[in-house]
Amino acid sequence: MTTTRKHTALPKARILVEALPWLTRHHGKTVVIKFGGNAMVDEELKAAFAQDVVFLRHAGLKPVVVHGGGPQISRALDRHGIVSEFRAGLRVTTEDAMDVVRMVLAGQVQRELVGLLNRHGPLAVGLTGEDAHTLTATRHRPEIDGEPVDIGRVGEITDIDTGAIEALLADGRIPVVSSIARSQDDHHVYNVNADTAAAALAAALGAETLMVLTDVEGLYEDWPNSDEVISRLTASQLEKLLPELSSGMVPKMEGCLHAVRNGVTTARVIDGRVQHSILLEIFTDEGIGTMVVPDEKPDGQGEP
Ligand SMILES: Nc1ncnc2c1ncn2[C@@H]1O[C@H](COP(=O)(O)OP(=O)(O)O)[C@@H](O)[C@H]1O
Ligand SMILES: CC(=O)N[C@@H](CCC(=O)OP(=O)(O)O)C(=O)O
Repeated sequence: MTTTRKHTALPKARILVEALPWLTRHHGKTVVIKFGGNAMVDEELKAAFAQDVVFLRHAGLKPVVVHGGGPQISRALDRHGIVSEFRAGLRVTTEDAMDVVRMVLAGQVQRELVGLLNRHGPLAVGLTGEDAHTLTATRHRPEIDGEPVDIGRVGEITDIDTGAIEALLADGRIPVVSSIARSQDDHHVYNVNADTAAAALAAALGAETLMVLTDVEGLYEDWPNSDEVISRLTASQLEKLLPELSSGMVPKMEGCLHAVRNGVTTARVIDGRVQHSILLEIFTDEGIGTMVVPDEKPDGQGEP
C-alpha cells in the first residue's frame, strides 16, 4: 500500500522539483500578467487562470493581473446601439462609449476575475488606473498615414504611480488592474489599451516578467499565411518587425518592446486558450509562445 502511494506520488514530486530553478529565479519577483478579453473564452479556462495566478503567489512571486475585455466591451456597445470602430488597433471611444468601457472593464470583467481569485482566499483586490493616481494619461492621437488622428477618449499614459499596487503586493494581495486612466487636466477618464497598460506597469514596477495571454499561440512569423510561431526575439529584432504587424498584435508587441527596453527581463506572448498556460510556461525551458528579451550588451555581460 505504502509502496503504491510512493509510486504515484513520485512523479508529482519530480514535477515540482523540475519547477525549482524557475521558482528560485523568480522568488520575490513581480510578474505582470495580462489576460486578454479574447483569451477569456470559457469558465473552466478563467478558473484555471485564477489557479495559476494563486499558485504563483503561494510559490513566493508577486503577480499583478492587468485585464482586457475588448470583445466584452464590443458586445455591450452593441447592446447600447454603439458601433465599434478600431483605428491603429485602438477603439474609437466617444464620451458615451467611454461610460460603457468603464462599466464593462471595472464593473464586470475585473469583478469576475477578482471573484475567481478570491475563491482561493482573501487575495485579490481590484482597482483601475484611476485609483490612487495609478495611471495618468493625456489624449492619444495616433499617426495614421503620417497624420495625427482624433480617436476620442483614448489615453496615452504620461505618469504612473505604483504606490497603491506596491502596498497591495507588500500586504500579500494580488492587484487586478483595469486599463482605465485618469486625466491630469480635464477631469475625465481615458480608455487605454490593456496591453499598453500592462507593459507600462511592468516597466514601472521593475517586474521580472511580463506575460501576455492572448488567443493565438504567439507571434506568427508570416501571419495569416503560416502558423509558424517565432519562439524568441531580441528587442532590436522585434523593433525591425513592428512596421509589418497588424491589428491586436501592434499594441501587444510594442508593449513587449517597451517592457524589455525598460528593465523587464523577459516579455512573453502566450496562448491563453490553453488551460494552465502560465504554469506550462514555467515548466518548459524555452516556454510555449514568443519570448522577447533585451539586446545582448556589447561586452556580453548582460541579457540574454
Ligand atoms: N503576426 C501575428 N501573429 C499572431 N497574431 C496576429 C499577428 N498579427 C495580427 N494578429 C492578430 O492579433 C490578435 C491578438 O490580438 P487581440 O485580438 O487584441 O487579442 P487580446 O484580446 O488578447 O488583446 C490575433 O488573434 C490575430 O488575429
Ligand atoms: C483603447 C482601446 O482599444 N482599449 C481597449 C481596452 C480593452 C482591451 O485592451 O482589451 P483586450 O486586451 O481584450 O483587447 C478596448 O476598448 O477594447
